[in-house]
Amino acid sequence: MNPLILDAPSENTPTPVIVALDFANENETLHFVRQLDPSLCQLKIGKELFTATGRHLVEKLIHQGFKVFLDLKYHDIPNTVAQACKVAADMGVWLVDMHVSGGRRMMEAAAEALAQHTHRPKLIGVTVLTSMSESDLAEIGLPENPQDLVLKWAKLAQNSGLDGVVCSAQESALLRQNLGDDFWLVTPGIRLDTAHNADDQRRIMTPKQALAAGSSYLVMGRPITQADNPVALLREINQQAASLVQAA
Ligand SMILES: O=C(O)c1cc(=O)[nH]c(=O)n1[C@@H]1O[C@H](COP(=O)(O)O)[C@@H](O)[C@H]1O
Repeated sequence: MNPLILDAPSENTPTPVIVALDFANENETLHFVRQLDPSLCQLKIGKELFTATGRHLVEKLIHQGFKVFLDLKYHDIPNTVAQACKVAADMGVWLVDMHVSGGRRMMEAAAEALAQHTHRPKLIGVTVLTSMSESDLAEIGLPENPQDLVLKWAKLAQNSGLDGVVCSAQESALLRQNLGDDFWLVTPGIRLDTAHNADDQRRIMTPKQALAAGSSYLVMGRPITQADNPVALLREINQQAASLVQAA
């Protein structure tokens, strides 16, 4: 069964897409979001938009009924990350992320801080950024194949109490096999045509390939925000996801 269904019991219309709202200000964001509704996708607020607008816009979009992934990729000492996660939980976000390379004690502190929280967001660990290739890893002193490192870090994240990881869809099948059906695999680096327009991404896959490989959610920014018809594209991907679930 597609893990998306297991992961999303409260969604009437399962949709695997998390749209990355990589915009510079609130007006531009709201202009784009006006055409969407929560049955089509989830939303992600990352560093650019959060730096511009702060918690105000996060709360506004949650109030509109959207599930919001607060993507600030925390990476700090355990106490600092745990306290930041609590503030994020108070805002009502659905997903929060942190770098696995912050280590076991950091992830455990975050999981522990939220254990009793009335609104506990899912906690996910960022493994190897989808913009990084094997040579990028070697340059920062990690001479490993991305797949091996992602698997090692994903196991560490699972053992440290996190609910899932951010990885490339190229690693989804391997992680699904090793970490089970309940572990969330949130995969950016999605491109409609993997032969062109990778932009700054390096480990990429199409939506259909990613879903077939076992991704729980697809994080998509530019391919959706710069599409001629974002809503039609979201409907098409949701349809592909539904067909895969039916076929399973
Ligand atoms: O945590 C993330 O969301 C993330 C992790 C990662 O490894 N790669 C990655 O691209 N992202 C985010 O996913 C989005 C991808 O955007 P596009 O490349 O425009 O689809 C951006 O908002 C990135 O910040």
